[in-house]
Amino acid sequence: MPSIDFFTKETSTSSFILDVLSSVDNTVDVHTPTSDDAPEIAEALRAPLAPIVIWDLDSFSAKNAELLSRLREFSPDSMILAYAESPERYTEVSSKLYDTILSVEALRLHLMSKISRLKEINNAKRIFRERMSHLVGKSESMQHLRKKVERAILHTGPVLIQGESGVGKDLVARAIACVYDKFVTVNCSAIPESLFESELFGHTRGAFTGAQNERIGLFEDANGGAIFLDEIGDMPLHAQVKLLRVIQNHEIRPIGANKTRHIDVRIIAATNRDLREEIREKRFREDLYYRLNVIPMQLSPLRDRKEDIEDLANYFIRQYAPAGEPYTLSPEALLKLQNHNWPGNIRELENVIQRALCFTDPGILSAEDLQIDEDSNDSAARFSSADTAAIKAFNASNYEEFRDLQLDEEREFLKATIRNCDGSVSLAAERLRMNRTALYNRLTRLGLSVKNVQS
Ligand SMILES: Nc1ncnc2c1ncn2[C@@H]1O[C@H](COP(=O)(O)OP(=O)(O)OP(=O)(O)O)[C@@H](O)[C@H]1O
Repeated sequence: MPSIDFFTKETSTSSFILDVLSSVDNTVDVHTPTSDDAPEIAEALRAPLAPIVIWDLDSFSAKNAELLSRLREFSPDSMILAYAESPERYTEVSSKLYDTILSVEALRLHLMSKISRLKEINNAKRIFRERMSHLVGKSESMQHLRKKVERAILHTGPVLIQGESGVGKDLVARAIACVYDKFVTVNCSAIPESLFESELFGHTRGAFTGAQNERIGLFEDANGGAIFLDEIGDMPLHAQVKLLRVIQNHEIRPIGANKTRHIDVRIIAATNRDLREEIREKRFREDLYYRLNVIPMQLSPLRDRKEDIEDLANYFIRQYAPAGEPYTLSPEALLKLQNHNWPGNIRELENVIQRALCFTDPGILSAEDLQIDEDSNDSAARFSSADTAAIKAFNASNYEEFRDLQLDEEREFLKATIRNCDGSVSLAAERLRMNRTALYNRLTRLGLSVKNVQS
């Protein structure tokens, strides 16, 4: 791979490039080092999110030639343009680095063809930054995770997010999917086994008894966007086989259809199960695991990154304290939070803070104001196995009833949220941290008309 993509010596190049790209805020990093100090230049080189990096090579001194030859290494995914107006520098650089020397006109054509794509990326970056601002935590593992998420949005391969319940898998999936307008969530543990195929891939009219109309599956709903397969470890084996085929061939076949349909969907899967264990127990297909695990993300439990607790707690205080009612944590309260093991992870911390704000007057929160279930370590372990067994038994006997109850609850919750936002679906989507289109899709799927919900 060449060190730089384009190189020019036209004197008007720098101002011209800026002119052409002026409509594309923040997509371009223009680097003009103010000194020829190697560490400063190396620092400036780290621009992982800029799709176009423009380098003024006149500012490089001969002693930085080594750094110059490593431009590509610092910005592997960017298009690197460089210019050097001084004849000596031009000769020196062109003999070593360039791949293509372009005239200004050729450069203009090339850049113009990229502009609309850049606008899309720019918009995605804005949403991405907004979503990343909700991903709180300075611990090493969070910093590492943020970098991985940034890298993952530049690619299209499947992502597999693993981690305990409540660690933020859903939040991470949404951040990765910020480049897409569509984000369809599938909770694999909530779909009855017999309905899996038609939910995911759809069916034709009359495909089976009761199929009175054609139904578009969730994969087709997500076409051109991203699909989030949450709790993928709960997907039945026969659906796993179908999913594998979709990933391999990029096509689906609705039940009853005699033709396949091409789909282009970014797959993001998540689970709190240990998939290797599931593979050993023959509940999860190994081939599917490898297909999904192209970009792996492991989220650490909160007990392993206790240094994030203070920031997270303050973040939830800011989020949930009513306007004009300031709260802060006392040192004892913080210590109490740090001494707990958080089996329910960030969701448990979020609940503790919400509860405290609800039952305490504004001011300094003491340790007593924080009601933490100190037995939750044990009870969580007991709960998870007992709960799984109970759900399994329930699934077998009366799943439909259980699912109807769940859907009713969701309908009421969404209606109330939209009403609390004065009927604005956009605002409700923002509060729910959902994409607006996804919220519309969800309302339609639940049989709710937006007008009825708003009134
Ligand atoms: N790093 C974080 N910063 C701020 N909030 C977070 C962070 N991680 C998680 N949360 C919040 O914690 C709650 C639980 O997170 P989320 O639903 O993403 O977890 P999960 O791993 O998908 O859980 P489950 O496996 O139970 O579905 C959410 O309200 C989420 O917004």
